[in-house]
Amino acid sequence: RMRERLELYKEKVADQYASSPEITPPVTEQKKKEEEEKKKAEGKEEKKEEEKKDMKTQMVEKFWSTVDMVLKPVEDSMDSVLGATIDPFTDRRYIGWLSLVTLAFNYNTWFITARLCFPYHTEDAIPYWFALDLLADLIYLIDSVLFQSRKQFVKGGDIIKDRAMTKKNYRDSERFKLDMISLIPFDLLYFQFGFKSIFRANRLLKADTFFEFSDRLESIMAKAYIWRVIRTIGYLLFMLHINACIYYVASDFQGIGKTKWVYSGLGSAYLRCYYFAVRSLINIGGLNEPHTVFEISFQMTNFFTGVFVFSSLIGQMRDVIGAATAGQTYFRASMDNTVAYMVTNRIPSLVQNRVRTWYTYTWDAQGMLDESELLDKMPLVMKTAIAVDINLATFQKIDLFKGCDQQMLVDMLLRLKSIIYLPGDFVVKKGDIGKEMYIIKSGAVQVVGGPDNSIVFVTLKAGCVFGEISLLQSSKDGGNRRTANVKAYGFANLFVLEKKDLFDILVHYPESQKVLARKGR
Ligand SMILES: Nc1nc2c(ncn2[C@@H]2O[C@@H]3COP(=O)(O)O[C@H]3[C@H]2O)c(=O)[nH]1
Repeated sequence: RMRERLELYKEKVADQYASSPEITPPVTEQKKKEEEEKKKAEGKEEKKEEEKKDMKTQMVEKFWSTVDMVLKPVEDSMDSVLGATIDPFTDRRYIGWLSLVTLAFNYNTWFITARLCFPYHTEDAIPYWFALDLLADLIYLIDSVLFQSRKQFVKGGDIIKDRAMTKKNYRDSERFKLDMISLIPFDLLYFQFGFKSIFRANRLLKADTFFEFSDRLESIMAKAYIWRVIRTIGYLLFMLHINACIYYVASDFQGIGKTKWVYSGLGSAYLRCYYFAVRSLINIGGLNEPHTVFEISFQMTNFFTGVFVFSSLIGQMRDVIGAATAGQTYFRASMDNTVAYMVTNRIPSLVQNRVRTWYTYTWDAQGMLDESELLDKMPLVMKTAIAVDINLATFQKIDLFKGCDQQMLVDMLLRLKSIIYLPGDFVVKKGDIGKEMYIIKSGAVQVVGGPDNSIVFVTLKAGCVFGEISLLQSSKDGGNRRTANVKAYGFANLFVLEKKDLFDILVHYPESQKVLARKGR
């Protein structure tokens, strides 16, 4: 009885604690056991799940190691040709390969759709289709196994060149999934359902490679707009192709040759349908009138597609060509504005002609009016690389700079501005205050004197410096004045270095400053 009472008491106490959760009940032995058992059971479940996961990852790892083992001889054999990994940004062989994959992809996009809609799977043609399909598939497979898996990538700013890592990166990517799906041989269903191109529709998932090819080609081409125009024309032709396919299907649905609007069944089916698509999408008109509801709806959809989609593609083409000729348009606008300004202000025609000649010559010589505008957007290191590449060799040969610090020369290169003088122009006039010095890039100048500047003291050619005397002399006693007249002989393309820039640089190179001052004296 005592035991029964004790049990009752325990239950009561337990209930009380349950109604007030802030107080934790004393844990009874039994409860402890229950909880331990519960934990054990949970632990077992977790362990089971972990084991399952482990099994899964182990299986995946095993699968990939088997695949790697099989592929290793093939991969290694290509090491000598392709290298352990490929730099996709600069390696031209990779871009060449992408062009082949793009060809295979285009074969699939154009012919899967054409074969789906037109009756092209004739007894005679099937072996050829089969051979071409196999070839395209082989290109897809080689791309995944040998090229994509050894493509270097950037992670947190580092270029990863380790083959195991590049392979893993590819296998973890979305592109890999799409590539693998695109390779599934649904074609085997031919045996069951006959030769139908729809089973190859998954090959179209390789579109990423086409876009990658397009981007990479653009980045290496000197005139990228040519490729952009070709690509946009390709899109237009493909839209027409799809439309031709749909028109044939629509004609087949209505009954070929049944009405005036549908394809008549005469001549080459593809050519006739393509012709219909061109007339209909570009809204040229002159087509046979549609009569049935189906025909009218089809024709109207075509007109609308033509107006909205097709015209936007044509607009895109205009943008591409516009961007390609933007420089020329800017040059023309600048010249026209200047001429208009001169006409308004009644500037003598002699000066007007000289300005026109300057514009035309500058454009012809350097393809832009102000080169420095172009370099302004680049980081300093690139500007330096370009400036050094173009002019350092010329600079090192200049007598005035011999014995000067190399880094000082590089600093000077970065401050140079290019300017063109016309034949007979005075670059420097005797007695003027010298504010800049010049280095001849191309053409020649003459140091002249005498009452009518008819005496030529010296002709200076490309690579010579002038205008330095007044710059390097102190202003005491008018030492900063030009000591002679300098005139352009023919068209002279000069680099200008301003006095302020020169002295800003020389502050950091006292030794070079001494050398130059001595030479100036
Ligand atoms: N005075 C003078 N200047 C010359 C001669 N040959 C080249 N020059 C250059 O003509 C420039 C005229 O301007 P500066 O005096 O600044 O610097 C002068 C020299 O760089 C020459 O024989 N006499």
